[in-house]
Amino acid sequence: MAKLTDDPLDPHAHVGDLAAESALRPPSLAEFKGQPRVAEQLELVLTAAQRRGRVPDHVLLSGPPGLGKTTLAMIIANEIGVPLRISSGPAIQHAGDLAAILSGLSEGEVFFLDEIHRMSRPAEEMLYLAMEDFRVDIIVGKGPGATEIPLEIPPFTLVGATTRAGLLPGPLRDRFGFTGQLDYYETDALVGIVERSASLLGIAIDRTSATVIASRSRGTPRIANRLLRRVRDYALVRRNGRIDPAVASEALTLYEVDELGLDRLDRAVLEAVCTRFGGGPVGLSTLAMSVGEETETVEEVAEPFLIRQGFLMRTPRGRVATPRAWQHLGLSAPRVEGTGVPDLFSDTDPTR
Ligand SMILES: Nc1ncnc2c1ncn2[C@@H]1O[C@H](COP(=O)(O)OP(=O)(O)OP(=O)(O)O)[C@@H](O)[C@H]1O
Repeated sequence: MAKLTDDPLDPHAHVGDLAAESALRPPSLAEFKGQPRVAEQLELVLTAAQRRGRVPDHVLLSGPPGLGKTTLAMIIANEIGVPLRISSGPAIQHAGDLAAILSGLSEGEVFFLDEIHRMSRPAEEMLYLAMEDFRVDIIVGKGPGATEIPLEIPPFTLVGATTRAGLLPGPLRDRFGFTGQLDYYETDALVGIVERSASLLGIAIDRTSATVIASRSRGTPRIANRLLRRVRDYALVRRNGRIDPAVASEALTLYEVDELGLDRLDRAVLEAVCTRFGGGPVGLSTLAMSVGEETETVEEVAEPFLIRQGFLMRTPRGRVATPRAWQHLGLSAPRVEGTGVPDLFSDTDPTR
């Protein structure tokens, strides 16, 4: 389940966004643009299962928030024409919670388990058996008199989603027949998504304005859709309702999204590394504390984008700002005496 936050630039779902999000979700693989490799692989898995008359293999979807994992789970259920049951790792703290869900599934149902890496260990062990043998062992009683009663469950397809595939234990990862790794979207694909969403929401937008929004959306459809709505609001309140590239750009500047798509958190992280820790290396927890954010938010939301854009590096000694980061912030990087090379590895944070 997507996290709810109040930050308009957070790629997690925003309070009030959920209804808008579901209206914009593409309903089929053919309409799910921007991840052609995963869409094609998934289509093969689903078609083959249908031809064999079997439930499709369990599917693991991984990638940063807002790239379409929940959407794909819904699409899988739609494509094979079965109901979808949704839950999330943090909601399943006891094996009994999972047993209750699994035993209530109907034959062939898709069970979407978001944030699967945050499930409790006993529930995880129950899931192994359920995935492999479509069976759970219910423990009745306590102590030496406790007995395990095996309970058959109908064949189902588990779709697990995680932002951190690396945190999943090997035995769990191995039980998925297919793993789809979602990656940040190219700007062209996001332009298409912005145009599609605009048309669904009845917003008139030209290609150049859609490109302004898409290129500042950090490669993330959820952010593209949200920025489109903010641009629409700005045009309505400050202009005559018409969106053009200048209006789109003014609106995004107002919402503190810069030309490269960096938002307030991204810039706060880079500024902290450069100005408070001399460019790094600085440990993740120190960095998160210095920008007043959870370690998880910095690691899962800001960092992947900053690393991908070449602003930040992860080194064994901590996070280090690249020359591009200094340049983007309009600062000059410190130089190693006599070499003219930025001193990227001075050890400023011995507490890491
Ligand atoms: N390929 C796509 N085409 C069009 N819209 C998309 C696409 N992928 C995602 N979206 C839109 O982006 C929004 C977020 O997608 P979704 O909720 O599926 O992301 P997620 O990866 O599950 O996020 P989280 O990890 O936070 O749960 C939805 O509104 C959805 O409509």
